[in-house]
Amino acid sequence: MAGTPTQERHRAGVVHLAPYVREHRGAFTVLIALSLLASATALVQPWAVTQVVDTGVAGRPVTGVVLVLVAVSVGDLVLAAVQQYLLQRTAHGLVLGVRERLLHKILRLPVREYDQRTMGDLVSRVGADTTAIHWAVTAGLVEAAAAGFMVVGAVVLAFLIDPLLVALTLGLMLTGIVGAFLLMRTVQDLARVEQDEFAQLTAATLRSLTAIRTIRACGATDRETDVVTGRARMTYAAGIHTAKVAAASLQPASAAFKAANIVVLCVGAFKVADGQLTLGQLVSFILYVNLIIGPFQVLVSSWSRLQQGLGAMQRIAEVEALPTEAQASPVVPSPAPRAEDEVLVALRGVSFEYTRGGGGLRDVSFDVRRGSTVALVGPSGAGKSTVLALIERFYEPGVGAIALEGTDVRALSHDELRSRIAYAEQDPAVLEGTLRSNVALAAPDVHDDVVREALAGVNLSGLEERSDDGLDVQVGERGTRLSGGEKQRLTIARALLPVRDLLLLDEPTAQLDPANEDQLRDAIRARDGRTVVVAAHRLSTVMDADQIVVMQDGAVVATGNHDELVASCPLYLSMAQAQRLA
Ligand SMILES: Nc1ncnc2c1ncn2[C@@H]1O[C@H](COP(=O)(O)OP(=O)(O)OP(=O)(O)O)[C@@H](O)[C@H]1O
Repeated sequence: MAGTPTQERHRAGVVHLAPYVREHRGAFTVLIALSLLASATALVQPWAVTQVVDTGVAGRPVTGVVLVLVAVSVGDLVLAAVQQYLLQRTAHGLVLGVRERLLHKILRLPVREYDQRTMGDLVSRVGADTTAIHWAVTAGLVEAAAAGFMVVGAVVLAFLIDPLLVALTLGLMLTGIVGAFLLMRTVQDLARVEQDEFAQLTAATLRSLTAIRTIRACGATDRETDVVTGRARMTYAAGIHTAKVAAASLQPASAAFKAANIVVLCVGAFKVADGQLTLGQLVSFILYVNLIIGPFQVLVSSWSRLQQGLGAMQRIAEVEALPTEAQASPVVPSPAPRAEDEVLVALRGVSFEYTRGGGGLRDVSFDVRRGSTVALVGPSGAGKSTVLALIERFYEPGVGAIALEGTDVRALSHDELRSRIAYAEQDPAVLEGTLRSNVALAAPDVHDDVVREALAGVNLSGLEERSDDGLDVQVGERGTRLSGGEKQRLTIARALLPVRDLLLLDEPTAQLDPANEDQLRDAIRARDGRTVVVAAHRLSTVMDADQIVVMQDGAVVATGNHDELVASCPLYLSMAQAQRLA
């Protein structure tokens, strides 16, 4: 039978959490056993107190019983410490498993998926949601089990002392418990809203921080602060709302427990006066009632922790359920490659749409001959970067095909394809870390001399010499310690370092000064068997390319060399004239 959306979500959460719990079933079994033992030692204590009181009242020596009581209490403390450590270790281990799987997936999603999500949303799943799972496992599962044992044990032992008094107490408590659980359902829904608000707050903070200089320069700091603090206030409001309902939901149980305590005291006192109970029995009965109340409060908060954890697990499971890039676009069998050896890359009738009715490509066809330099030119938004993205298989064409050496690229795995291509994207991507790790990203084991050679090739040797750290110099988050042109040259050095058949360069010289542009023109030309496809606005960079593909609105409008295009393609001629090259 289908439940409410919340029930469905929690059921999904249980289904996804179960395998992780099973992975640690040994530790959980030990923890449950320790909980049983801890409950037993706690439950023995009221019994021992009865003995002390009744023996003392009767005027007999109490030393033996007191010693037992002390031993049991010390054992209880040691057990609690061992249990806490094991519990935390197991919970951290379980969360590590969840994080590893999640991160493995998050870094392997199809590129399209990142276009549709905010980074903050993904980050909050790794951070806040996995933390909620930690709480669900510690407070929600194990502490709840321990509390459950304690409640059951205390009820049974109190029953042995006075069944009627227990029935009375439990009757009162159950009324409060039912009330509390009914209100807790609302708390669960509100907790999910709170988690979503928190994710939005993370996303808003990341959004502002990643563009902090622009925000300052635009005088938008106050407005951005308002947006982010607005999100913080919404998270606060959601938290307060949850807190109100949660606080109210605990009160029926609390009132019922207080009433139960008073009833036990009054009725118990009468029974002692009447001789139906000894004073020791009344004392231990009261202790048992408190061993029901304390753990029961733990059970109520465990329940809400568990629900929050299940909600978080479900958010994590949503990402885990997404296919990886390899699953979303698997390798498909392809006929034997054509024997056109001289063509390295061939695009045949390629059409592609980012989103329905959005930008993309329309029926694009051209060949890239082995060892040649092919330039993609055209106005902004013409589709140049999209062509490179499709060759890299960041996206799949809707219609048509792209072939590498006559083999449809879909017949190669992403790894296989990319191991043959070097790619420098349009926005120079510099990763936080050292100069060496950035340049050698595609070939981490190369000798430092190779890294130095690559840096020299793009006129960046100065960076290494600038500090005592040499190649270990830190470049800052997203390369903030480098200039725009340095970042760009660094990404070119990274693309030139590994030996690859095909080099894809997106606007490689957009941020370079003329001297550097001149120097790099030679470095990024096809040579030594390397083939280059380069997207560029600046025609000076690509004028001497073997073939120039002119694009507009996602389609190829002309192909040829510079002189042919100046003579035959009005769009190219106007671009060349605008740049004083014709
Ligand atoms: N990730 C994306 N999601 C949706 N639309 C996109 C995406 N990337 C690009 N587009 C759209 O696709 C079209 C082609 O973009 P592309 O980046 O290929 O152009 P370009 O020729 O490289 O432009 P530029 O010279 O400005 O870099 C544009 O209309 C752009 O708005």
